[in-house]
Amino acid sequence: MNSSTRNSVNNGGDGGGGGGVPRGPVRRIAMDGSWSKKKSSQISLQEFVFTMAPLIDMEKEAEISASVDSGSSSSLVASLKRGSTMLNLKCVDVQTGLMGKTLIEFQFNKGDVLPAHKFGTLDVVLLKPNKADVRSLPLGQGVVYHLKDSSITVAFDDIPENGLTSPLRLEKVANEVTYRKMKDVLVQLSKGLQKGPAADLVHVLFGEKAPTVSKKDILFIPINSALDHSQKVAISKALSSKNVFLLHGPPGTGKTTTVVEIILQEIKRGSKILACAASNIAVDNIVERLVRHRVKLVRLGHPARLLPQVLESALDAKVLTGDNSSLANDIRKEMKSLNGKLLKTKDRNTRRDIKKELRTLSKEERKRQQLAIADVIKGADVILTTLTGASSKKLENTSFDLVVIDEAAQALEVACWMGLLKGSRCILAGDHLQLPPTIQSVEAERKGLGRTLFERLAALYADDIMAMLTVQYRMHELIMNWSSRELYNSKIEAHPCVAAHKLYDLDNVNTSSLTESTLLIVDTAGCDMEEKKDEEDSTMNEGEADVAIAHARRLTQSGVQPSDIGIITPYAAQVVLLKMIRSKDNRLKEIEISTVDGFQGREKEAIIISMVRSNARKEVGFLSDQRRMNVAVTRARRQCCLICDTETVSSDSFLKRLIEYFEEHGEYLSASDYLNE
Ligand SMILES: Nc1ncnc2c1ncn2[C@@H]1O[C@H](COP(=O)(O)OP(=O)(O)OP(=O)(O)O)[C@@H](O)[C@H]1O
Repeated sequence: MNSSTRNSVNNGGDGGGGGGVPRGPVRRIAMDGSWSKKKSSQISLQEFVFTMAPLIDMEKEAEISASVDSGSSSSLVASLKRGSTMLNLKCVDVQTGLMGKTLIEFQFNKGDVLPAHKFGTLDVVLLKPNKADVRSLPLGQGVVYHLKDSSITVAFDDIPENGLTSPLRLEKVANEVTYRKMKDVLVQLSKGLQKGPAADLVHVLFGEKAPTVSKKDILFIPINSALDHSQKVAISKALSSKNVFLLHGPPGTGKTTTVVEIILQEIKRGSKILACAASNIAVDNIVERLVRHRVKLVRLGHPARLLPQVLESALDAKVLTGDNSSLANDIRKEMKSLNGKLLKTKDRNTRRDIKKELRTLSKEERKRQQLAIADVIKGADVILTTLTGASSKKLENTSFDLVVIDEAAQALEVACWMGLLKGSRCILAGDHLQLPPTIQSVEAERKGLGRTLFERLAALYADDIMAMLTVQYRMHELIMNWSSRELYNSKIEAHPCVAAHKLYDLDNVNTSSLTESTLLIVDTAGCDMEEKKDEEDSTMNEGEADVAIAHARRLTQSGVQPSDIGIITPYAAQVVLLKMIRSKDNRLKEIEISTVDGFQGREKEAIIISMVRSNARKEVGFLSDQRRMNVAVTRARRQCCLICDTETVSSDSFLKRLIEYFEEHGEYLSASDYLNE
């Protein structure tokens, strides 16, 4: 967990304007005041470039020093603390899988659960002997393929030949390519963009020109017949926008459903679309939903990083079926036979002729390959890729009528520009009242690197260019109401299909006071359940962890499926502790345990939140970030159980209101009710 994401959110009152975000929406309270709302949202292009360039360097440095690349043994210790290195691993399985890659599974030598870490699927990692010098060459480099509580599986291009039998360590590699690409985008922006598809858009996004919309209302025939009123209004506004539109999607309101409909409607109008998101998963999610509509699309990205269900849409797969590709294939066959001849021939003249022909063929093969790629890109209505992928050479000469960025409130603004420079119009979808991108460098964070374009434009233009989705399809209305009141000016309503749903409505779940409760607060005050620090300085609370597992066990005893339960907590050390306690009971192994940040975008029927902080000083740390608690509570569909020391957390006024809300609308229990279970 990264303490640098400790931001405050100030929810101003709504000055009216239906369907939009609260007026004066999110203000970062910067220590030096350098990012007041006005200044940061009205930043000029030049200011933006000059501010961001050093911040990107700072962030890159922070990431490099978080990995062990810097080469000193103290950096190894620091890296362990930050969870970027995992020591004491053993190889438990080797398999060939995914397009010839070798999948190696590792487990922890010293326990059933992996130690606290910040590895995620798709991270690039180095494999080294446990005690190897920090500068030593790795046994192999791979990509994290699969993560479980008890093991991590890495995809390697080649099997490391030796050393797999001794204790091993994995190190996360800093992703320098992304930083280089972000710097390149800043250079492009700093040159001024008189030409290029985004020449006009840039002025609008930096507040130099007002955004425009089509004069006539755009009517459309929905392809998805289930769209609700707020979704239809948002789609109509998006279609009317001539340069920029913000789709504000609070939790569970069908943001991706709406994005997909916008893309389908734009295809009908003949637009060529670039659809991006910061993460591969978010991009694949859109691909999956568009494929059902037989859209002409192509997914750019390394096949090892794509979900299996979207591999058929991958550029590599599509290129293989084109005419130019089969020509390239024929050429390769011819080259192979010429190479055979070359080996057998001694005559100098013949050899010279063959080599000349091989050179010509090789040039032709490359050209055909490039043409094959260009054919696929030209023939597609929608190209989907991550923001980093949007700056790929393959798209160098392609421009788009529309650039769509999903999860835009979780992407760095600089990263968004990699996609934005390719189109004349853009639609950004997201929710700036949930967690922003994680920034490693505290200083870069403080100076505004994490301020997203979505947030900046929401402050700059507010309701003029945005629409908020207002019907949610996830939560019981009691769970939703707290978040709606605190952050969305009470504008969200629960769809009747979820408004009153209870745990006991699920198959095989008993009806009892436990499964009837929607909101529950379990108070640890006075129960001797103080927080502690682990070796890496992350906070944890053993008493709370026991209570959380005991509550989860009671739910499963009432018939709730373990896979329908999630336990989330702001602190990484608490995640490890919870997993260790859970590993003692095999029946609970399907329960998901995660940090709040890691669970953004997900949901479970029952969510248990362990807030951890319990101290005489009444310190609450980054619990006070409204966005983190907003994400935590809104992951729950039918029951949300809050475990906390009410005396400590009530010292923060926002959290005090949360506690009061749970006490007023839910069940109150003391943690002592769970002791000795
Ligand atoms: N108009 C609708 N009618 C019925 N169900 C809907 C409608 N719109 C969305 N949903 C359902 O709501 C759920 C969430 O939708 P979707 O994944 O599009 O939301 P999201 O806003 O992207 O999610 P998140 O909150 O995770 O960002 C899905 O199960 C989807 O089928």
